[in-house]
Amino acid sequence: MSYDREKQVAMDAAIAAAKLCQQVRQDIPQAIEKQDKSPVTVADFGSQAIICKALGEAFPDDPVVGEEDAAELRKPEMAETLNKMLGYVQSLIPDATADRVTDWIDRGNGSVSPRYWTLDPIDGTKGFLRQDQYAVALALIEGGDVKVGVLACPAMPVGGREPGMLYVAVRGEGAAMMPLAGGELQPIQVVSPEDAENLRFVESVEAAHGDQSRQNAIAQAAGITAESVRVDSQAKYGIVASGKAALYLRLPSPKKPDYRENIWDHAAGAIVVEEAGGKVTDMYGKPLNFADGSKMVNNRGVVVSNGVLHDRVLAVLNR
Ligand SMILES: Nc1ncnc2c1ncn2[C@@H]1O[C@H](COP(=O)(O)O)[C@@H](O)[C@H]1OP(=O)(O)O
Ligand SMILES: [Mg+2]
Ligand SMILES: [Mg+2]
Ligand SMILES: [Mg+2]
Repeated sequence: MSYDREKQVAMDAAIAAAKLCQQVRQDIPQAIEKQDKSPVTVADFGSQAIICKALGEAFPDDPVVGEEDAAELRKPEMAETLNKMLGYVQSLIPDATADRVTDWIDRGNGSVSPRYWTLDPIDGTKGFLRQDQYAVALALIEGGDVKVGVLACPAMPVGGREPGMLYVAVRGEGAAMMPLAGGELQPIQVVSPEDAENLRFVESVEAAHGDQSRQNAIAQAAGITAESVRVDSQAKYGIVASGKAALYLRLPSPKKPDYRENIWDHAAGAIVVEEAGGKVTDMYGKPLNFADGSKMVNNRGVVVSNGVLHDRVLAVLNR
C-alpha cells in the first residue's frame, strides 16, 4: 500500500506547526509547569492543535496519541494562556475558536491501536525555551511498525540559509530531508565508516535524561574518540540519519532507574534513521515496541547508529 497521502498530510501539518513554534519563540515564550514538573508552552499546545486538526480532517478514523492534552487549559485560571495560544493558531487558521482548539488538542488523547499516529508537538521543550534545538515529531504506526515519520527541526542550521530542516521517511522508500524554508526533498544516508570526520556521537543536553558518563565511556570503547555533541530533542535522529554523526546514545539515568521512554519521543526519529540505512534498538538490542502503549515499558535505553557500529556498541554495553 502507498503512504503518499499520509506522508503529504503529515509534512504539511508539521511545517505549519513548526511555523507556529518559531513565531512563539520569537516572542520569548514562558514555561508553564506540568504536574510531572516538566515545562510546556503555548507553542506545544498550538502545535498539537494544528496537527490534530489536520489529521482529524484527513484521517477521521485514526486515533492520535499525543503528548499534551487540554484539561489544564480549560480551567478558568488558564484563560489568558488559552487566549494567547488561540491568537497564534488564528494566524494560521483564522476561524479557530477557544472551543475548537481545545477539542483539536484533545483529539490527541487517543490510544495505541492497530493503526494510529503518535505526536510530540514540541520534543525538547527545554531546548525550545533555551533557543536551542527542538523538533515537531509525528509518526504513523500500523501493526506496531512505524510506516511514516516526519521530524521538523526549525532551529537546525542549514548552511548559510535560514535555519530549519524537515526529515521524512516512509517504510521501504528511504529517508529524505528538505529545508523548512522551501526546496526539494533530498535523499539522505547515514555516515559510512570511512567518513572519519562525521564519526561523532550525539547525546542529550539534559544530563538528567541519560547517563552521560556511561554514554561517553561506551562511545569511546566502540571506537569514537571525539567528544560528544550535545543536542536537544529528536533532532539527534535527524543528525544521525543525515550522516552528521554515527551514534546517538540514551542510557537510563542512574537517578531515574524507573523512567520509561514514550513512543512519541522515538517513533518518527527511528524510521528516519532506519530508512537512511541506520539501526535503532534499546540498549539490549531489542526493537523499540510501538505496539502496546504510550510508554515502552519493556525497553530500556535507546541506541541509534549508522548500522555498522551497532553490534560493537551493544557488545560493549552488555559485556
Ligand atoms: N529522566 C528522563 N530520561 C529520559 N528522557 C526524559 C527524562 N525526563 C524527560 N525526558 C524526555 O526527554 C525528552 C527530551 O529529549 P532530550 O533530552 O533528548 O532533549 C523529552 O520528551 C522528555 O520528556 P517530556 O516531554 O515528558 O519532558
Ligand atoms: Mg518529547
Ligand atoms: Mg513534547
Ligand atoms: Mg514535554
